[in-house]
Amino acid sequence: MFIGMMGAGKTTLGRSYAARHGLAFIDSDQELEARTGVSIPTIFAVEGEEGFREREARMLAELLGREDLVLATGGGVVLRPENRAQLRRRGIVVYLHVPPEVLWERLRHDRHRPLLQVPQPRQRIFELYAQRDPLYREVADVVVDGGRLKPAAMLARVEEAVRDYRSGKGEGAVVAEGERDA
Ligand SMILES: Nc1ncnc2c1ncn2[C@@H]1O[C@H](COP(=O)(O)OP(=O)(O)O)[C@@H](O)[C@H]1O
Ligand SMILES: O=C(O)C1=C[C@@H](OP(=O)(O)O)[C@@H](O)[C@H](O)C1
Ligand SMILES: [Mg+2]
Repeated sequence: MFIGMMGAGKTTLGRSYAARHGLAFIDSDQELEARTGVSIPTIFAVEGEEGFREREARMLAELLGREDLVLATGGGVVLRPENRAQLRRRGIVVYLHVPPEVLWERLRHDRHRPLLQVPQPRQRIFELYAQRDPLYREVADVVVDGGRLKPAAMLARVEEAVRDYRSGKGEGAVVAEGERDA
């Protein structure tokens, strides 16, 4: 599964990776919106971030039990220790690492991410990155640096990491959930 900051490309690349490898794809946020019938911003507004995190954690536990699945997590999934423990136990975790400046370029016009609807969203991205980068790295089996790579190039870099990981080369790679034992 894919972890990383908002804007790193987890949803975009996760969907492409699953399609290219004939695997099921689930985006954590989209799944939560489908199950609740409301948007992520509405969950934040009604239940607060705590309520959202509770729902996110419960659903993660269920989704991680599924095989042959590529899961795009939400950017804050690593905040809860129990989520980190689950991620470490299940499947191969790829951290899509993108510098905060690049994240800002991608998200500057975003209105769907509640945590960025603040007076200083650029500063918020830098703060969240500083807080979370160590947590992503603690959980990840593979770190893929995206820089300003376009999606296709970043996907190629992820797939190369998968090949290296499966052949035991390199410092790590990503393997989609179901491919882990391939
Ligand atoms: N490699 C990339 N280069 C440029 N824009 C990207 C790239 N990957 C994703 N994006 C764009 O950045 C935004 C966030 O992508 P998304 O896949 O939703 O990230 P995440 O799920 O990690 O928050 C979207 O507008 C998407 O089109
Ligand atoms: O970073 C975060 O705390 C969040 C990231 C979002 O998902 P994306 O990473 O797909 O934007 C979504 O889960 C929610 O807005 C909270
Ligand atoms: Mg996403």
